[in-house]
Amino acid sequence: MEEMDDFTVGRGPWEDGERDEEVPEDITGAAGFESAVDPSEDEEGDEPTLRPRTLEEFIGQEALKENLWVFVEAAKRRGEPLDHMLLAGPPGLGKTSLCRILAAEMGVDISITSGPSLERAGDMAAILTQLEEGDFLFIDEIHRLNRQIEEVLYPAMEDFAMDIVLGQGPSARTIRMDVPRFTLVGATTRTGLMTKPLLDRFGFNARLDYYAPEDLKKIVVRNAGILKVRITEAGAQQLAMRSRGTPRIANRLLKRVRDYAEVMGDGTIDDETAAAALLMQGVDDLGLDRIDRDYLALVIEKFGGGPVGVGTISVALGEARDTVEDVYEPYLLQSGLIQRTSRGRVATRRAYDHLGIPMVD
Ligand SMILES: Nc1ncnc2c1ncn2[C@@H]1O[C@H](COP(=O)(O)OP(=O)(O)OP(=O)(O)O)[C@@H](O)[C@H]1O
Repeated sequence: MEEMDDFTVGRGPWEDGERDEEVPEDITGAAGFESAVDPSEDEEGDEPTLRPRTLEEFIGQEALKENLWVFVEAAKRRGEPLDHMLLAGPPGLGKTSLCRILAAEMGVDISITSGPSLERAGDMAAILTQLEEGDFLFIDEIHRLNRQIEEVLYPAMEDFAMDIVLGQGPSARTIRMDVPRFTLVGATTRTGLMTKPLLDRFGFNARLDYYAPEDLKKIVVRNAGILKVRITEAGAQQLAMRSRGTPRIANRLLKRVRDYAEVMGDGTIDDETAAAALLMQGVDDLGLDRIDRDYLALVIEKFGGGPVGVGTISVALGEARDTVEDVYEPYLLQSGLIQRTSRGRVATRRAYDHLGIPMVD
């Protein structure tokens, strides 16, 4: 048999475990919340998860959920795998959770990998050949796939086939191999960095937006129930307002505020404990943290309010440019604190007001 030099077989850079799991401490007796915490799957020890398991538990994003429900129902009725799907939006809004929910709805397994961890065509081939009919392949940060991997994906997505080059040099030849009919679920924070041929191969494009405070409040209340923390309406409202429209941040703040309430109070999260704990965490009333404020102060104080290039800002902040663009800027933009112009970033009047710096016109 000829050697498949170009191939690494095995699990290599992919994983099918849980990433970045949210782990509550104690759910015993959390009446009414048991359905959310099926401990059979992604438990760590005895600790279950805050991750929603069904579309009903997935709060907010109503229009998208409705579309997804139709999309899934139609595929189920036809007895076909789900079409390839792209989930776009800032980090922590629920892309991974949605993917898991849809895989569960379809009754299929899911393999998780990420764009930067796939280096060679063989990495992709190894993953594709291990999928079962209908399985989901979740590729996080799909905009960071290299060209070689993309080339393998095109026929796999379109024709459920893979072109394999056997041997090298003049004796090399290509054979076409079938791959199971699978569903590719791509997640990206930057659709703009994806190539058109890849984008065109997705049958369903979903955009997740920052959550409205009412939805975040529901998420906080639900998760406080799972964590068995007492929380008042006003306490939940404070957390919701300061979580930058992001459920993952809401979860993290909830846990920190819980710590504070347990140590400094009677364990109940109310308006006051939430405000005091968040202040201690450096989270202000707009949900900005220290780095957000450093960003704004930098643009205003060092660069006269801008325009200034994102590369310069990243260096000055000591943060990776990708992180600045993917994590910090989307919320600053959405909050109307900065504007993106062709010449760079500009701080708005709201940013000056927020930092209490007079704006000289
Ligand atoms: N709609 C939602 N309802 C309830 N909880 C949610 C929702 N979306 C996200 N969460 C919570 O936020 C956490 C983070 O979500 P998830 O990991 O799915 O985000 P993500 O968009 O995939 O982020 P990343 O792209 O950074 O991996 C989940 O574990 C869950 O607890």
